[in-house]
Amino acid sequence: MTLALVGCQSWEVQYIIVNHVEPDHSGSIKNLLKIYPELKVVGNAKTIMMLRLLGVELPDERTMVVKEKDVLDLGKHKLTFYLMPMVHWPESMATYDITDKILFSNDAFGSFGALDGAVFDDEVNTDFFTDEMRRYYSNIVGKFGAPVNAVLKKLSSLEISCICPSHGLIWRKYIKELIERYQKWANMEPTKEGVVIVYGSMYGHTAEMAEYLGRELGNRGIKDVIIFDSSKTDHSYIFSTIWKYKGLMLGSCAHNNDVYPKMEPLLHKLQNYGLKNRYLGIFGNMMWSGGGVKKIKEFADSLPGLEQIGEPIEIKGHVTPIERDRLIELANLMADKLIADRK
Ligand SMILES: Cc1cc2nc3c(=O)[nH]c(=O)nc-3n(C[C@H](O)[C@H](O)[C@H](O)COP(=O)(O)O)c2cc1C
Repeated sequence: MTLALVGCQSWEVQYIIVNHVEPDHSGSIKNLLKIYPELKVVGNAKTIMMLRLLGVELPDERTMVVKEKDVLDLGKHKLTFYLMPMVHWPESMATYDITDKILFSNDAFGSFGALDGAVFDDEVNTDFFTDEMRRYYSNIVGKFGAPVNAVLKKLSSLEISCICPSHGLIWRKYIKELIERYQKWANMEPTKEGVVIVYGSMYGHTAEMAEYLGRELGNRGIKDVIIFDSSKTDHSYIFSTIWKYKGLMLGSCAHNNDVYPKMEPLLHKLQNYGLKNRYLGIFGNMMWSGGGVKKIKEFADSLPGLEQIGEPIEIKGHVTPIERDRLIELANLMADKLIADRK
């Protein structure tokens, strides 16, 4: 629609390249096809099929189906295409401008977060966008590490002057760092020493346990300790923070022989994404038969890429001095592991 607003004449718009059909990328195509009668939709076979599933009326004569490395010669600019299945839909692809060496990377390297006037990475403090890119990656693309690795390998031989993702900043200065970071995320490797503690608590006893763990980690010199109440923080932020750090401690009170309801979707998502390369400590609280710690332990046992630290600690009610010492011991085991990794 922007094209029409800036006064592009109908004959001036001949192609729209659809790297991805998700409605936030393709929602205007129906209208653009009406406004620009010469317009052809460029995409791979799956793109065209999926656009039709989304209700776009697309006769064959208004499509141009491309395959991997086909070249669309526009005169000065020559564009080529790289398929990137499951990053993060089956039809996803990237477009590369051979002339100016610009990679239109689609959702890869995309981030959440409003630009607030920013356009290029060298014009802003990129910390916010790095965090938002990790939140985007971990929550949306994170399950598909193997396809991301395949795409990174495929694109590694390209000379790239600029990466233009579909969401977020345009990257032209920190391209190397960006690709290195993505590589780590794709392998589910943490990027920083630290421990994320997430708990679910009704009366505050499990929360109290989390505080003891956090305090002792701090005593041992672990500078990044982030404690989340699973009822209070949007899970996308918890997920993204787990992606960043090597240490994870999960705690829950017992709730009807099960884990606390707000912890359950988080465990389910971590399991579905196959979390790995993390140290994991488990703790929780109960009053009679338990259930929360048991469920977290089952979750942990289902993920071979998690290294469980010590034995799960499940206590009844408030933290006595003896229980406090057990928590301190668990925190120390976690700190020992992290400190040993510094070498
Ligand atoms: C709705 C509800 C269900 C509960 N279910 C169990 C249970 O199945 N097994 C158990 O041992 N305790 C159960 N409890 C007790 C709590 O798990 C126990 O009081 C625990 O200390 C709460 O920890 P918190 O202070 O972190 O919330 C339940 C409590 C509530 C309110």
